[in-house]
Amino acid sequence: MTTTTTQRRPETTVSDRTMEQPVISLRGARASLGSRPVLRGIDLTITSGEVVALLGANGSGKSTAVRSVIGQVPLTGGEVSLFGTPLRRFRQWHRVGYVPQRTTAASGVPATIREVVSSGRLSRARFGLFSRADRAAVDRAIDLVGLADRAGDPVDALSGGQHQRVLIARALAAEPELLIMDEPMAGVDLASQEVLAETLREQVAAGTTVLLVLHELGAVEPLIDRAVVLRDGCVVHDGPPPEAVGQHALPGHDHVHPHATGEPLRTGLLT
Ligand SMILES: Nc1ncnc2c1ncn2[C@@H]1O[C@H](COP(=O)(O)OP(=O)(O)OP(=O)(O)O)[C@@H](O)[C@H]1O
Repeated sequence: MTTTTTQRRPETTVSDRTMEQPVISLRGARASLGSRPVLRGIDLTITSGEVVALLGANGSGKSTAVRSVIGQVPLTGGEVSLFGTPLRRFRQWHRVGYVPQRTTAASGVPATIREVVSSGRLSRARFGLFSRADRAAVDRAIDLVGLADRAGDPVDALSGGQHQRVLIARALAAEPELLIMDEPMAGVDLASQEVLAETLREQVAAGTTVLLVLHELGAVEPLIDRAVVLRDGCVVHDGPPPEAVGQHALPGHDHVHPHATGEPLRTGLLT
């Protein structure tokens, strides 16, 4: 795997995309968790090839928004469409890769890295049988996240950052056109962060549409076309990413890393 300096993609592609069909469309999306309204009328359109960061303070509804996009949280109002198809009729899940927030690749069932990543390819495999191309795609995904030499290792022997790499490889195994990742860098060691950033660069270069829930832009900042900031379940900013800011850089920010211990680590995120 090579590490390259990231360049922003040519501006021309942004205007080209405006003519394209939305990959994700949320219209007046409302959702509640328990009795609590969490999404309070979200409008969001993401077109092909865009790389969008979804930012906001803890509890602003970021995870709920992406989970509503993939149908894990039902809407109580409004609409969501994927690739132009209303979610209730959408069946082409091989086009979507999803990396959930802070989970583990170990499921309690003994499994190797290759087995977990292969599960992400099932949506492409005909009748559940893997062709040579399917196996090659699985190997490519494992290689992309720098775990080729560990492919036969059990996932429960991995560090947190390596787990995250496996989950990303699982999402990439189906060669999705849309990649949705919920805080992929959270709790990940620096070496894995760099691998993940490089993996993302390669996906973006290949034209994959990306929606990333992030605490802060960090290493992936150069890849981001657009930032959408949520507050209390509403979109309060949709446009250029905020300027790179450091820890404690902005007054009034209120995002706290959930994995922080003791004194909360506050990040320089727009609030
Ligand atoms: N199962 C649940 N039942 C009730 N409320 C919930 C549930 N899950 C989350 N919530 C609440 O819904 C709100 C939005 O949560 P969500 O996880 O979408 O926010 P977030 O912006 O992703 O936050 P974070 O940055 O902390 O992950 C929060 O106030 C959270 O406490």
